[in-house]
Amino acid sequence: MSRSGAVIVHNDADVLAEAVASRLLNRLADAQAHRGEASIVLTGGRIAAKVYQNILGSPIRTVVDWSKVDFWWGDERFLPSGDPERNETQAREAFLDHLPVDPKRVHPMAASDAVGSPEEAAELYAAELGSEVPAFDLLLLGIGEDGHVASLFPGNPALDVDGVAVVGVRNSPKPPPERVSLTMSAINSATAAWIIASGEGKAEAVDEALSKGELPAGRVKATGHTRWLIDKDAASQLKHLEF
Ligand SMILES: O=C1O[C@H](COP(=O)(O)O)[C@@H](O)[C@H](O)[C@H]1O
Repeated sequence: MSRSGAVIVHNDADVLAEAVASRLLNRLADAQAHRGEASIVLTGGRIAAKVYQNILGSPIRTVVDWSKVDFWWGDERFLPSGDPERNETQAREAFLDHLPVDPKRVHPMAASDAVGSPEEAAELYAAELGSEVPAFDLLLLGIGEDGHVASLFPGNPALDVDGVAVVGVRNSPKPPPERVSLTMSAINSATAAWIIASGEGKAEAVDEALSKGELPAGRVKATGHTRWLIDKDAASQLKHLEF
């Protein structure tokens, strides 16, 4: 079996979210110790929301200087600003709005009431990232039941777009159909990528991504390390892994 990175299995979703939150805090603190600042790419989804709540509730959240963290998003649902289905809204409500972040360092993807199309939002985001995609200290990804990461879905043309950092996505099989996403090469420019998964519904995709590497999630390969942080249910179909 070939693996795209280390797999760490936690008992359940609650333990997973708490563990990811504390790893994440330490990762950002370490980056700040080296460079004075840190950057993170956020994701959306149910387990990510739990992680964000755990960050806010963590007694060690003060190890990070929140005013010196750049927050980016790996993907966004192309919906109006403030829509509860936007990944930005989820992260703001769960933790960003409650921490002393620097608003200039929070970089949401443009909403559908601000620009005319996902492609336009993608272009604007690429410009904000700059001519070279930053080597993000940490990039978080959820995984869909179909193996998608960010908004790169199996079989969708956006998955194979190269040469740009951000892509407008149409015909997403998961609503809403219009989205904006980092491309796979931009994702893989991160220093560390952590794929987080919880629940039996993700088990098949986790196994397939780790064993064949063909699904979008299996193509994630950060420059430093790629880690799978999952719970027992999500790990339940891993055939060749002993815990
Ligand atoms: O649509 C999306 O789904 C995935 C996974 O979400 P989940 O609720 O099934 O965990 C998420 O990672 C992605 O950012 C989001 O836009």
